[in-house]
Amino acid sequence: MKIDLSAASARHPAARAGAAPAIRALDLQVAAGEQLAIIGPSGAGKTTLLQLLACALPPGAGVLQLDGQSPWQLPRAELQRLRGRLFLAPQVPPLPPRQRVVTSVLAGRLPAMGTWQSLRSLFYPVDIPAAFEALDRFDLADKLFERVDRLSGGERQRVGLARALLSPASLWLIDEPLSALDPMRARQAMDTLLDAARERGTTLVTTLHQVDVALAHFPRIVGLRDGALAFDLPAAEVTRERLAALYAQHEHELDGPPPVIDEVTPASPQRVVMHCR
Ligand SMILES: Nc1ncnc2c1ncn2[C@@H]1O[C@H](COP(=O)(O)OP(=O)(O)OP(=O)(O)O)[C@@H](O)[C@H]1O
Repeated sequence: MKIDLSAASARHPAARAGAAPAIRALDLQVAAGEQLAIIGPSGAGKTTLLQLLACALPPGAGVLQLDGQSPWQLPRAELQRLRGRLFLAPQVPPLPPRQRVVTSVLAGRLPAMGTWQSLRSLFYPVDIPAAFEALDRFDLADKLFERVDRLSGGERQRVGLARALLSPASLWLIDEPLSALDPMRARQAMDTLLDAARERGTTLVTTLHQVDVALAHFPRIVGLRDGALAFDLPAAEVTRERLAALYAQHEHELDGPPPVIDEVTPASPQRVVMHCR
């Protein structure tokens, strides 16, 4: 899917009256099948930008076009159809705790199903081999019939990503997919997402705190600061100086947050590390 954002501004729905928009006069053009990472300090507007692209939030000003259509001018039914072609993976996937992993993963297909088929699939998983294959790509095939609330945070995050592989979407919007993964799993998960998007010709827009992962995996990097575009460059042209300017006064975020330990219930008390951002 092609994205065309011109002079777009957006405000978080819960922002107080008079607060500055989270996205300000942003221009962004993305070709169908392109892969790009959005980086920037905390509060830069990365999540808000994804919500804008996912048609979860209308632009307060400016224009958003997806495949040449202005979503917010479409009749309701057509807007819903368009939303079915978008897959937004939030940082913490909304997985019902008592659900089986297989059902959670197959929920990625819901936009392509009718009402009756969707309801049925909640009780009788319809394509178990497809769920197995998607989970296997994230090294989670052994969790196929596990309950979601028995997974670790990192496993849940990977189940949320496996959903994308089942979705009929032509635009994947993935918010901070690596926050609960250790560095090895993070690299694996990123490779899997990028390969799967490439195989399908799906456009992939990902926000990332791990600048090193973004630079190593993505051909194009968008730097966002205070809701505005700081740069939009090929990864090879993102210099130390540009990163230093992007993260000025937020230097501690440049190394990315330390990984959360990817364990289920620990057998003994673990050291708790708190990060303030
Ligand atoms: N729940 C909220 N209520 C009110 N305003 C919010 C809320 N969430 C975000 N905002 C506003 O939107 C701005 C951008 O937030 P956003 O979550 O898009 O940034 P971000 O770059 O994704 O941050 P992070 O890296 O910390 O997730 C914030 O600085 C804040 O002003």
